[in-house]
Amino acid sequence: MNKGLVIKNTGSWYLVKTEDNQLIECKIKGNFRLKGIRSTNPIAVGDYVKIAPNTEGTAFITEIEDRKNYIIRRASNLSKQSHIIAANLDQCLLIVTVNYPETSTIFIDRFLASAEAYRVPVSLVFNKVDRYTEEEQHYLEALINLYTHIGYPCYRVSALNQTGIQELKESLAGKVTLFSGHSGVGKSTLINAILPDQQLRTGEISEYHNKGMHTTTFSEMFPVEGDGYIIDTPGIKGFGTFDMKDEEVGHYFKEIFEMSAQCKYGNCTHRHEPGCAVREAVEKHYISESRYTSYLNILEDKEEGKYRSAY
Ligand SMILES: Nc1nc2c(ncn2[C@@H]2O[C@H](COP(=O)(O)OP(=O)(O)OP(=O)(O)O)[C@@H](O)[C@H]2O)c(=O)[nH]1
Ligand SMILES: [Zn+2]
Repeated sequence: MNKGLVIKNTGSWYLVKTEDNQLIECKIKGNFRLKGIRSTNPIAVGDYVKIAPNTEGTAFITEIEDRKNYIIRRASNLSKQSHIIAANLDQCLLIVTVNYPETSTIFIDRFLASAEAYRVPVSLVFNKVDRYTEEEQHYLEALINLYTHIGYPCYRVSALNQTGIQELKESLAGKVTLFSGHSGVGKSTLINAILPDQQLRTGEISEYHNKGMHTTTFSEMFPVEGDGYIIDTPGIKGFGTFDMKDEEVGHYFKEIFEMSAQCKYGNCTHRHEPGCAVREAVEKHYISESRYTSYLNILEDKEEGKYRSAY
């Protein structure tokens, strides 16, 4: 019996890196269905497993360790089946561009809120700093100022010119990090700048698109310097689904949550209630207007039933 980490999931087999650094192709033996979740894959990248090697140099996965967290994507809006994209994440890097393409603050805030709900720390990586106009740079600095104050570490990088990469690399050591962000923000370019030369990616992964319930999602972890791993999965808008009461949404906006202690009503949703400390803080510019707008946006979508199906 051997222990290891699942670093690749092709749909039909798994690649497991054992404690003594061997890479072994594995299949599943036994039933690993998670209680309450019908997933298309019982085991995901990032899972710690026990394996029983056989004589052909392959092995069976016989046990899976409890996960500290995992991210899932529903196979389709009609299907109840989910796909587990990755397990045991230590952190997430959200790659953001203020332009080319523009990442909206609503998108950033929704992502941050869902990561809070799943207790996955997020850092924001502002890419393409080489090509911003003066006006765009001012906006960039305002965003960095805002999110740093709320408590999210921010990095300025240019994947193209390879500036700011070293600092980013250091933040990956010893951790499993998920890379996420809109299409075109430069995830592939950035990952290629981070990975050691000999393992440049083939493009096999970025060509994948999730077309619906019959498409299998392939995930892979790439080892980085200092015993860390990075995971690139296309099209993640956030973690899981928001299945929560209106008054809970504010818990996932750090500064709104902090201020809400001073609201008159304990179940204040910070919209029309009298004595709302959050609305007052927005008016006085202690809480950013854009963050409050994102907060309202989630509440509105929740009411229309849109938010759940966003994932
Ligand atoms: N000016 C500039 N261009 C960049 C930078 N990083 C990436 N790009 C360009 O942006 C475009 C998109 O980059 P990708 O790395 O393919 O973006 P991606 O996020 O992986 O996109 P998907 O694969 O669609 O998810 C390419 O033309 C890159 O050359 C940067 O730091 N500065
Ligand atoms: Zn309130």
